[in-house]
Amino acid sequence: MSVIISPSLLSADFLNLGQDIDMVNKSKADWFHLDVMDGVFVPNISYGLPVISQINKKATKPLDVHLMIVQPERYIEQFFKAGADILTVHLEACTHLHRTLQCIKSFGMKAGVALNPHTAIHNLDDIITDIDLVLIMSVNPGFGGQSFIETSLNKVKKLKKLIRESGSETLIEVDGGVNTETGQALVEAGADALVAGSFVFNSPDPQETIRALKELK
Ligand SMILES: O=C(CO)[C@@H](O)[C@H](O)COP(=O)(O)O
Ligand SMILES: [Co+2]
Repeated sequence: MSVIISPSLLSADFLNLGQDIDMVNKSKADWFHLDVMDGVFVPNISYGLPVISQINKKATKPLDVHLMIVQPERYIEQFFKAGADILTVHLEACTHLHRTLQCIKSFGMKAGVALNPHTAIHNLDDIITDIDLVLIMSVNPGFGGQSFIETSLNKVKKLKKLIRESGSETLIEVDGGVNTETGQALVEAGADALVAGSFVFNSPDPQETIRALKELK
């Protein structure tokens, strides 16, 4: 199976968001990655439910929603109604992660768990079979355009081993500092999906950049 590409609209042109959504629709990208930040879990505020509802009217591909908010269980139903297909919460933001994942799945969404760079893979040992997708953060969450943290490659390898041994079909997605070089190393380490923001939207030909990422093997 080819690598899944999920362009992050955090680096899109918000004055021309419709055009950037059309570009992703026409491109070889698989999902739309939507970063929701609350200014508490991370030191930045992005966009929220009304913007995602509007994106959902135009996007022709699944919405991969990355919640960087405290107590995300408060908003699961609202993100479902806004159009989320995959809803990812941070392990560090959840007191009752198992209950939160069951709630996400009860709405028919795929349930994702994101790990900050300092959070070890072994925290997932007892819950991996309940997770549809693990999002490895390869930068500290909060901003686009940061440099890739190299130790993330080893985390992907450890996670791949855990998934294999558990017999689950959990996908591994990696987010932060992804370009064709880091993307190549991530695919070799076992990543199934790559998020890319600034590398796509700051490039002279975003559709071509998405195509180049999609061809990584
Ligand atoms: O979740 C986040 C940032 O917290 C990301 O999804 C960024 O939007 C990725 O941006 P690049 O590192 O690819 O520029
Ligand atoms: Co993200």
